[in-house]
Amino acid sequence: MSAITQSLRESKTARWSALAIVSFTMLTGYYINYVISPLKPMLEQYMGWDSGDFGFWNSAYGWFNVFFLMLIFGGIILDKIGVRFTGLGAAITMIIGTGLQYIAIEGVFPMEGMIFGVKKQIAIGALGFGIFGVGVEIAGITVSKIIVKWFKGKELALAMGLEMATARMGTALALALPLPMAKALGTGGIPNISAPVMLGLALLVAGLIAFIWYTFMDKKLEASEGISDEINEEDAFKVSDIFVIISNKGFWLLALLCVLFYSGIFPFLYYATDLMINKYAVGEDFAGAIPSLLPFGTILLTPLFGSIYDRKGKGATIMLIGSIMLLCVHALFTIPVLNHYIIAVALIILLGVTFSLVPSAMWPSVPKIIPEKQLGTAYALIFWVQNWGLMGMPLLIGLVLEKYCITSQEVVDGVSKISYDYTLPMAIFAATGLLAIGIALLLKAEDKKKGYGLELPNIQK
Ligand SMILES: NCCCC[C@H](N)C(=O)NCC(=O)O
Repeated sequence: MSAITQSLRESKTARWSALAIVSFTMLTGYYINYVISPLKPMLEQYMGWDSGDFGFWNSAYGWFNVFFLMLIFGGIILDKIGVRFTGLGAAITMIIGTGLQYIAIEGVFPMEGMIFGVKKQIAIGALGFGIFGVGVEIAGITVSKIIVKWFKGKELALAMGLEMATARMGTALALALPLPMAKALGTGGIPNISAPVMLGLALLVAGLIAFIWYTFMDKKLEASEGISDEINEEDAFKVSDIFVIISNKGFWLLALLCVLFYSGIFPFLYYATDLMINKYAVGEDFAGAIPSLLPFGTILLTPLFGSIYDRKGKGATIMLIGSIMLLCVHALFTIPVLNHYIIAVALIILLGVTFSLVPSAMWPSVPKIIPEKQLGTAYALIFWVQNWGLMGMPLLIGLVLEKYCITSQEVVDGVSKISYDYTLPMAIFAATGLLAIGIALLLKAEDKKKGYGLELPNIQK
């Protein structure tokens, strides 16, 4: 009898399989997120881009999330309709957005001319990246909610850490692969810049198929818990819940820490390959491999720190240590004389540790502050705040590079080569670390005052 009433969550095989499937969908999204980053020098040389164009394209990631509140609508839909519908919608949105990016980079239509004062290719591609940004962010909150659904009271932080680790394999692949791939598939010395994007499109379709598979598991889970529809009336999310969430100080401290911390990492990754070439004189072919060490480091460490949080607690302290390390690493990247590539490798590895510490504690801490029925919206609101940084920072760095950091510009055989001094951009990234420390300290104090339990283990004995 008990076997019939037991939730599918209790089956280790079922819950870890569910995790593996949705994590793969996230991997495919994280690949597309960074696919053009290592291509920056090529886009400048062969497509006439400048750093402003590159910054504009990357900042488009947050346009619709931030200004049209797409993420917040996504969170409400998630809490009202459920993970299956929202996840499928998100996966399809990623494919549509990436299709547009491919059209822009491949030049499927003539790309000469301007749209609203922006080069046509940049405008179309940025529109695509903006649509993709809606999809991948909503996929992110959906997957977070799915993990809470399966792992609450169990290995929650470990599961979230493993999901992020898997997703970051996509980031690592995106940093390491596109440049050599574009070169290898090029003809007559001209690289095939759109090929890595095409690979991403294929991966996204595989990610959609994986999510369709997950929806069947989700139905089985609910059937095992006696839930016939995804959301029951009693637990249904109400729009007024948004006010409950935003009047919670702990929520705001987590959201601010999130935007500051992630503004120092994700936008940095867009420029990291270029930094390696310009500051550390690393050859183009090898330059993407160094930043790709960062996500690789997190693949082991995020689950490890997550598991420590599950068993021993200390979530607020872990976030504080990560913020301090963010400041130290970016400050060392800023110092001009520290320009040997070994230093760059060491700093990227340290940044990988930082990038494991904060996320491993941040995301499993949200359910300690916000009840489960409001979780989709709470994650969405945090991601919304974060998206201001993910949108603003690449734009700011691109403009700063363009305006203040060009050290030389030459045209050889019709191919233009621009060199940059990265001191000022790296100082800006360091500032995010400094501000993050302040917020992490406030969060620790608030946790003590309100007793959220951020310093307590997640596993309930
Ligand atoms: N490069 C993907 C950006 C996804 C951002 C997302 N809002 C997020 O923060 N996810 C958690 C993480 O640590 O990746």
